Amino acid sequence: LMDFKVADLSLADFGRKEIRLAEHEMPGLMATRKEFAASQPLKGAKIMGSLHMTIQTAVLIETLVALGADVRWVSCNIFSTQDHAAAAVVVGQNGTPENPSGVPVFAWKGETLEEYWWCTEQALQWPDGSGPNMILDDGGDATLLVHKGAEFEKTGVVPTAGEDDPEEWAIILDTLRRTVGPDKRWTKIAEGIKGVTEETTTGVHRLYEMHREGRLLFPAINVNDSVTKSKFDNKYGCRHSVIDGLNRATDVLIGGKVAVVCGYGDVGKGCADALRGQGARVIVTEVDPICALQAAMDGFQVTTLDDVVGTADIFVTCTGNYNIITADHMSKMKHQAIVSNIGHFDNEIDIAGLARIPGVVKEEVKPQVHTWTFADGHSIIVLAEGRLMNLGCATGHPSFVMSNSFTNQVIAQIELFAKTENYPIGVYVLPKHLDEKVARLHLDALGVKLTTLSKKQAEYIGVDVEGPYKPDHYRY
Ligand SMILES: NC(=O)c1ccc[n+]([C@@H]2O[C@H](COP(=O)([O-])OP(=O)(O)OC[C@H]3O[C@@H](n4cnc5c(N)ncnc54)[C@H](O)[C@@H]3O)[C@@H](O)[C@H]2O)c1
Ligand SMILES: O=C(Nc1ccc2nc(N3CCOCC3)sc2c1)c1ccc(CN2C(=O)C=NC2=O)cc1
Repeated sequence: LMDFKVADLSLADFGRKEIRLAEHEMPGLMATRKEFAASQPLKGAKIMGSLHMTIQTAVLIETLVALGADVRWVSCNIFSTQDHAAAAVVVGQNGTPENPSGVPVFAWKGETLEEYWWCTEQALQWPDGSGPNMILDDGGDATLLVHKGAEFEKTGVVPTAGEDDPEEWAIILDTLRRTVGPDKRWTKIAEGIKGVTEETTTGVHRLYEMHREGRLLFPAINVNDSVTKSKFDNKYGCRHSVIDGLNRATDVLIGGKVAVVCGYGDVGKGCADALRGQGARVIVTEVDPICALQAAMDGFQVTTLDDVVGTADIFVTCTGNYNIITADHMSKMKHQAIVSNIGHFDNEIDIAGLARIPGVVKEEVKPQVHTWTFADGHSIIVLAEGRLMNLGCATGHPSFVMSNSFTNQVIAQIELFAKTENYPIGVYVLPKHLDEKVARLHLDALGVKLTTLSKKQAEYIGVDVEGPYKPDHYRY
C-alpha cells in the first residue's frame, strides 16, 4: 500500500487531462523519455524531490520514473501545489483513486509550516526505513533538513538557525528533536545521498555557502545557472506570464497606456518586450548604466520612477531589490493605476507602508486583486498583495518554459547518479554541451532547422562541429 498525502484523489482525472496537454508542450522531457527508455539510466535511483507540485512538475516526475527512478515528492512552497496535479501523480497513469499506483506525494495547497516540514520528513524516508540516494531541490529546504539533522547527530548540539524566519526554524528544530536519535537516521540518510540538483538562485546560494564553510555533505549541480534554465525562467517565462497575470487580474487594455518597468535585467527585458507588444508606451527605470543603455538602445524611455509616478497607468517591478515602489510613490499615482511585482518575493513594493497611510482603505475586488483608496478618494489597484503576480494572479510559467528548466534537471540527475565519480563534493554547473543539448531537444517542436558547421568553418572559429559553440564566459 503506497503512502501519500494529497488534498483530494478525485481530482486525478482532471489532473491527468492537463498533464497530457502539458506533455505536448514539454518536448525536451518527452525526448529524454525516448532517448533513455532502453538504457534506464536512473534505475536504482531513489529521488526525493522538493519542487512546486504543479502540472509541469508532474511531467518531470513521470519522466524520472520512466527513466527507472523510484521517486517521492513534496512541494517547496506551502501555496504552490496544484491539487489536481498532486492527485494525478499519486494515482498514476494506470491507477484509480481507489487503487492508486503512481508516486508518493505529500503536498496540498495551503499547508501550514508544520505540515510542510512533516511532508518533507515523510518524503525523505522510504517505507523500508531507507533514505533517498538523490535529492532534486528547489530552494534548498530538503538539503537543509538532511544537513541540519546530520549535524545535530554528529555534534549532539542543537544546530544554529538555517532558516531566516525564527518561527520556521523552531518548527525545523522540533522535527529534528523528534527524529534525531541513536539510530543516526539523518547521518545514514546523508551518507546514502550521491548528490542534489538545485533549481533556483536561493537554493544555489545556500549550497555555495555550505561548501564555502566546509559543511556540504554531497556534490550538487546548480541547475539555475544553465543558460537554458535561467534565460527561459527569467526572460521568456515572464514575457509570457506578466501579460497573463495582468489580464486575469484586471482585463485592463494595455494598448495605449503608459507602463513602467522597474529593472531591465532578464525579467525586465521580457516584461518590457511583452508590454510594448501589447501597445503600451513602456518606460524603464534602472540603476545599472549598461542595462539602462540597453533599454535606450531597445527604444525605451529610461527615467526615474519619481518622474513618471503621477502619469503612468501600469507599474511592474522586476529588480530583485526591495522597496522599489514606496507608499509615497503609490499615494501620488493616478486613479486606478495598477501596481504589480514580478521580481523578488514580496518586498519590491512597500505594502506595509501603504497600509500605514492614514485613512487608506483596502478592499478585495477578487482573490489577489485589491483596491487601496486614499483619503482624497482616489484609488490604486495592487496585484497579489505585492507578491509575484504571475504566480498569485496566473499559473506561473507555461509548460514549454518549464520543459527547458526541467530537462536540465533530468540531465543533471543522470550526471550525478550515473557519473558520481566525476563529481567530488562541490557545486557544479552542467557542462555547456549539455546546456546546448537541452536547447537541441526543444528545436523540433518549434520547427527549427539548425545549420551545420563545415569542418573548416568549425576550425576557423575554433570549435568542434558538434559544439560547444561558445566559451564558458559567453553571455547570451
Ligand atoms: N516571477 C517569476 O516567475 C520570476 C522568474 C525569474 C526571476 N524572478 C525574479 O525576478 C528578479 C529579477 O530577476 P532578473 O533575472 O531580471 O535579475 P537581474 O539582476 O538580471 O535584473 C534586475 C535588474 O534590476 C536592476 N535594479 C536593481 N535595483 C534597482 C532599483 N532600485 N531601481 C531600478 N533597477 C534596479 C539591476 O540593475 C538589474 O539590472 C529576481 O528577484 C528573480 O528572482 C522572478
Ligand atoms: O511559488 C509559486 N507558486 C505560488 C502559487 C500560489 C501562491 N499563493 C500564495 N499566497 C501567498 C499568501 O496568501 C495566499 C496566496 S504564494 C504562492 C506561490 C511557484 C513558483 C515557481 C513555479 C515554477 N513552476 C513550476 O515549478 C512548474 N510550473 C511553474 O510555473 C511554480 C509556482
